[in-house]
Amino acid sequence: MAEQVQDDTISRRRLLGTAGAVGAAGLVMGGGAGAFAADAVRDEPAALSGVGETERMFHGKHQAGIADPAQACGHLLAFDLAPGADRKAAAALLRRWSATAAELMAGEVPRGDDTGIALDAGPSALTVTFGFGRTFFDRTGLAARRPVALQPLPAFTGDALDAKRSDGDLWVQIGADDPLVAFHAVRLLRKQAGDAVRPRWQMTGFNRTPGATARPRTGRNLMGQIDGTNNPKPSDPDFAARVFVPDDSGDWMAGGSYAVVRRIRMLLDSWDHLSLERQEKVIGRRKSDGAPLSGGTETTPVDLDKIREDGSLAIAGDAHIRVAAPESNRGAAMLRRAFSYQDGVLDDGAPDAGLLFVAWQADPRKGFVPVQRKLDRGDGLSRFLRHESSGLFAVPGGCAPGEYVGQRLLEG
Ligand SMILES: C=CC1=C(C)c2cc3[nH]c(cc4nc(cc5[nH]c(cc1n2)c(C)c5CCC(=O)O)C(CCC(=O)O)=C4C)c(C)c3C=C
Ligand SMILES: [Fe+2]
Repeated sequence: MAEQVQDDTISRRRLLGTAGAVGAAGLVMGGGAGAFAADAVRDEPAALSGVGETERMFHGKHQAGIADPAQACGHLLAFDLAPGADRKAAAALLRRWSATAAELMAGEVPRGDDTGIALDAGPSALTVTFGFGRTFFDRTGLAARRPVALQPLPAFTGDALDAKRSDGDLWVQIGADDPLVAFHAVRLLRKQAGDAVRPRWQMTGFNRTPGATARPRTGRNLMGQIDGTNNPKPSDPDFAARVFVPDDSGDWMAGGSYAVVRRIRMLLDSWDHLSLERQEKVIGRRKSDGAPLSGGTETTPVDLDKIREDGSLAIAGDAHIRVAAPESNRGAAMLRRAFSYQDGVLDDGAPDAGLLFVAWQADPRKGFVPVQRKLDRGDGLSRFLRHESSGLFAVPGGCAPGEYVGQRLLEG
């Protein structure tokens, strides 16, 4: 029985595994959740897939939810500190949130949680990632420790930003391969926030479910394109330098990263009117398999200099992959880890759908900003996009057991 109880928490999967668990579950969880457990314990059929089993580590050098694959469900939440909530209140909140995130990511039921929302699911690759917006530093008296890289993003000509759905003092990214596991994390973190913060905005997105394709492959966005092919890979020698703040930076952001968040609506009706050939020209890759128009397969390096027999560039001058490529931006690069979204239809009947674009980099002034400047001027895809909200967040490094995310800033 003792193995069911760990630090006042219960593994959801172990709870299901043996009838003997019921007693312990009832003891620790109290009446409501105990009843759930009793109902749930029965002969366990063979699992249909291993999706629920995947566990991401909360503790470590970097926060989870950056270098690991984007999950099937994502929630992006921003909060503002409540009037009167100071640095001490923020530290207490980050401590509570970190402890709960660690338990949830391990597939455990935090003490006192009788919601039952994710009771019979495994960790399902849940990640919870915390970040600080510019305004956090003013509200907590920490303006002197605000990183220079956190300066406001410049305005771009294609922006149509909604201030109410942009920025925020605190940002939380939650991802999981199961929607109930993801919602459970949203629910508990919101409850634990108490009156220390006020919700500012929340966006919900999705990606393809793991196992939906016959073999693992790069996902597609709502324009139907294979998206993510030329992302930096954790195995690349320069991956860490591009994505994470270096250890020798010596400040509280060492091991951290900067997240640029853009809600980008796709003008899908206009896009769908383009012929397949035009759509492929706009991106520079084939729609069916993501192969570059310079030849080869999805993973063949792009040849931006390739000239076709008729003398034209194989990858057009305004093709998205040419304009966005590091070669066109003095090496500027970022890790794109996005979720698609769809929120019904707008007043004019157009789909309110697109990409919750999240770009990770060691310094946004050497990643998102120069690339978006270039795209803003000369990208064939931008005619079909509207950037509707924006945020830039300093995402600290990970923490060790017993510590909390942001401790080096809040107690340093
Ligand atoms: C500022 C950066 C970028 C924004 C904003 C952006 C929006 C955006 N992109 C797609 C679709 C695709 N993008 C692809 C590649 C690609 N995109 C960026 C940057 C931004 N995209 C980069 C750096 C790259 C890689 C370029 C390269 O080095 O080859 C692709 C091709 C496949 C891939 O490599 O991922 C697609 C498709 C959409 C739909 C979109 C906004 C909604
Ligand atoms: Fe792109």
